[in-house]
Amino acid sequence: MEPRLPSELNPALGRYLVLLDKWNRTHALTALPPGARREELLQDAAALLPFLAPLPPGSRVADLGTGMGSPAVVLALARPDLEVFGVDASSKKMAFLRQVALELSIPNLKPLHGRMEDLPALEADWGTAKALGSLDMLLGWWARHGRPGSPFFALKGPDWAEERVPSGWTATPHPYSLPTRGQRVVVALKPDSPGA
Ligand SMILES: C[S@@+](CC[C@H](N)C(=O)[O-])C[C@H]1O[C@@H](n2cnc3c(N)ncnc32)[C@H](O)[C@@H]1O
Repeated sequence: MEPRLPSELNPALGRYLVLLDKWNRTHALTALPPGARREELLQDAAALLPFLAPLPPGSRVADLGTGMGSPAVVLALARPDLEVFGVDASSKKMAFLRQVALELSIPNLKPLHGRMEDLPALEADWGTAKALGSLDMLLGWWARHGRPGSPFFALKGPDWAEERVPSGWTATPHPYSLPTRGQRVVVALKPDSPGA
């Protein structure tokens, strides 16, 4: 199954890609060729949308190591009732993401510049990360920034199965594919005890 971006997001996502192209010429944000950006940065993020469905309005989402806002931008546009933090240590990527939130009028997208290990706890209800690190690293950061008992959703390639799942967590893989960029998986991570 390929993830599908809701069609009503197309105008905003088109403007996102134009802005990324413009910034990339002077700030070298990404080496991804322009033709691959929609699929890799935006369509891929849509694989997470079904997992956001149970979250009540007002919940706080954290995208750790968001880079240019993947997956945070798609999550914030699809669920304007949620507060979506995109966290990254790169000041130029966070400057770009602030401009995205401003120019595309996405008030619930909150770019946050800093290192995960230094920032105050976000107390988020739901977490995600793409292309950031091992499950061990991700859940280490999540112990700081997630509320006790909150789930984490890692966007990974098929080789995730070679990783060790940290004790106290159950990992459930949800495989999907992208049109040209191959097999991917959402690894849904839930703590074994709700207060963990
Ligand atoms: C490979 S990029 C992935 C970006 C985005 N998630 C994507 O898939 O396009 C990893 C990002 O994590 C950020 N990062 C790495 N370690 C970090 C840390 N300790 N705290 C905050 N950001 C970090 C980097 O600055 C970089 O933008």
